[in-house]
Amino acid sequence: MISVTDLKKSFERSEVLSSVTVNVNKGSIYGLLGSNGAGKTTLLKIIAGIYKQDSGQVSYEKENVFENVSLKERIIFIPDFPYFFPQYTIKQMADFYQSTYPNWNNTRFHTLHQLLGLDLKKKVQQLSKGMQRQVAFWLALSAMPDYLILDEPFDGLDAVIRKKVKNLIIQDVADRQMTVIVSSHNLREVEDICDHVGILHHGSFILEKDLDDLKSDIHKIQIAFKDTPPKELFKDFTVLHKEKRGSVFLVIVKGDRKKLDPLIQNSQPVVYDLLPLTLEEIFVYEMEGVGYAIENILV
Ligand SMILES: Nc1ncnc2c1ncn2[C@@H]1O[C@H](COP(=O)(O)OP(=O)(O)OP(=O)(O)O)[C@@H](O)[C@H]1O
Repeated sequence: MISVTDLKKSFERSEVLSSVTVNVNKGSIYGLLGSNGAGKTTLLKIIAGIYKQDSGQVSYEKENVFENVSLKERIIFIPDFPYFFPQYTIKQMADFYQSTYPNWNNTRFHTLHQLLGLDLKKKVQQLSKGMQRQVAFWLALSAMPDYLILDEPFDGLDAVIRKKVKNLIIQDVADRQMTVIVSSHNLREVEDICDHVGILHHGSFILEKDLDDLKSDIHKIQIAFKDTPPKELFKDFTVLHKEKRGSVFLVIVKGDRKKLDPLIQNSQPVVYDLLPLTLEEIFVYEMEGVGYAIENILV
């Protein structure tokens, strides 16, 4: 487990992270969401042991990460702009990774070579942005890390490669309990692979939940009545959003579906639909519910 406790970080006296606490379970894929400038990259760099926090703790199974070389051999961080040594070919970069990461797996490296089809003799910095990102994943996944930390990882990858990379990550999580933290502005991407999500805003979490819990706890209802709608039908539920479209009401409520269904049936609606919500909708309504202007938070 990666445990972050009461983490604080300021740059030039401006506080970027204020009391961040979060746990990421072993073998889990955690989606870190948030506004521009919320502090996601800073948090990821502290978790990866690149920046040092001003106060608070980051521990991997109770080991501190900062300046911990043996632990860092099991962690790979892919930044939003992956870095490669100038003039190095893919092969030279691979040799460097092999000498740095003791779990390096040559068979995996060659299998991924077949899959991606990039020329080992090419200088990495002369490749396109998307190809450089492919190389970053190729090297990272061949290093067989126990912890993979990704900052906006899928930007610039085409749909086919993106799917391949996601499958490889999911496979490593399933096969050898790799732990992944991924920051992204793309909720659909996060919804595909993450089992837990958190939204960071102005340096602290405003929401942190298991994705399944989040989905089973929130309902989108379309409902219409022959006569006047019953008063206070949803009084035992948290109503996050309510609007009227002609004679049909659209209501987003939080609460237990088993209690919700009979309640609505008893009110004898002429129209009643319970619709699934996407992660994007859930966040929009959750944020609306706590008074945040979601359009400014999720980009
Ligand atoms: N090295 C640094 N020196 C000074 N300020 C910094 C540094 N790194 C980040 N910041 C500031 O910290 C704040 C958070 O930046 P950070 O990159 O962590 O946000 P982010 O959530 O990743 O944003 P985005 O979604 O735009 O990438 C910003 O105000 C940024 O200007």
